[in-house]
Amino acid sequence: MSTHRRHPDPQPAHLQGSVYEAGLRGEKPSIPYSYEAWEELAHEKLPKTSWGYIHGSAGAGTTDQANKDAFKRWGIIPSRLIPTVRPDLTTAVLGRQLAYPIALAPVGVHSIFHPDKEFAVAKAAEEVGVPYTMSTASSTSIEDAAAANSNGERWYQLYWPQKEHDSITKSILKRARASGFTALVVTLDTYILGWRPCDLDTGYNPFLIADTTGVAIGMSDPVFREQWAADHGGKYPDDESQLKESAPYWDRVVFPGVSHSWEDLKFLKENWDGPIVLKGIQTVRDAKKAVEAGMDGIIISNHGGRQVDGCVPSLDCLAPIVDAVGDKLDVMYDSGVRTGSDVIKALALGAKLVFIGRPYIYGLAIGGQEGVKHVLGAILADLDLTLQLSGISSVKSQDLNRDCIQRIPTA
Ligand SMILES: Cc1cc2nc3c(=O)[nH]c(=O)nc-3n(C[C@H](O)[C@H](O)[C@H](O)COP(=O)(O)O)c2cc1C
Repeated sequence: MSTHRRHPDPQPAHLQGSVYEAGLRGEKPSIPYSYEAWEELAHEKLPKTSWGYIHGSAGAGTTDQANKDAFKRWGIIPSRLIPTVRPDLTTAVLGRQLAYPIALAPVGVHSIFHPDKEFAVAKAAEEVGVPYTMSTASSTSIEDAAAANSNGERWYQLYWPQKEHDSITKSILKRARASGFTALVVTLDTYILGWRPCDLDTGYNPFLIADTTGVAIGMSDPVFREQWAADHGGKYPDDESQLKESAPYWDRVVFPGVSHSWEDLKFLKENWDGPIVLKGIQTVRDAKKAVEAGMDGIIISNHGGRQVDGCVPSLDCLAPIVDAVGDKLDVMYDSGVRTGSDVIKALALGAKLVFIGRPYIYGLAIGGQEGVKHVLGAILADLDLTLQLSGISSVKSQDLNRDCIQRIPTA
């Protein structure tokens, strides 16, 4: 099992003490500590289009709401007189030894949230010591984001072009591997964008913008550039203004409008020599198919409610899937995670790793790299303290499991 060099704090709850000490000196934190305040501040800072893009969801937003409500239906059961010195937050996932049981979910188009874009996020992830998952829809090339992430643990998220573009997919995978991305995360729920009234109302699709906002990986890909040039009279444009043609072209490559099939996973296995994770799994049936296809992990996710409105909350899908396949591959979780106690509940239901989505992007919008670090630090401190106060001595399943939570009856 390999370990990346980084300097994570084994006891992130220290943060609390340092904030109160600073308070005694009359220093108040420059960024607040609650999710609600991050959301509000990001709303104030961002233009209407960027705010709509991150905050918005599919349809009436019922899936997004259901994701968050699902966490409220579980309560942590604290145990007493357990002299836990400090909880052990380390975990092992996909053959990697990790300092914490959280990772950054892949989120595209960082440049619409902060000018430091993926650089800020990749650096913050490395400094805090959590895996950075880079989106195919990034505003930065694979190589540049990898350089910013330096010695960090990094995974690459694929929006998967259709077969006619296999040569482009191969090129992207080769670049990601060469740039030190260890795991491949394949998103299955977004071969076309969902119906998002918040973006429709502003007529805003960041992928169609004539710059590199959501298409930097395509624009920097040699095979894509060759193909584009072949289709458009022999030369890839040096002039950025022509990106108004190549950006939508790339958009159609990565959001082809139709899904791949289970058989197609063979192609990815042949072209990626590390662990492969399927993101967007919601059913036991699909989880079993992932095992049959030889996958190394799955992420139970409904894309934060951004794709299908009226969808089942992801948290409700987690335990049955863990029971069916948890001993055969690594089951991970995202959608609706906002606090340390949300992380605990998802881990208790059997997730091995929990992805943070919107909260860190709010941090990015508020304060760039420092904002992302702040949000991650807060979630980790909350996680650490809440575990300790609940008498749970580690995030490993022998200590943190379904005995630690109970269903709260709904009125
Ligand atoms: C603004 C935004 C952009 C996203 N972009 C991607 C992406 O490029 N690839 C991907 O697999 N998921 C993407 N997601 C989904 C996240 O990876 C994750 O599933 C989701 O944020 C979890 O929901 P939550 O943020 O409400 O917790 C995006 C989510 C948001 C909010």
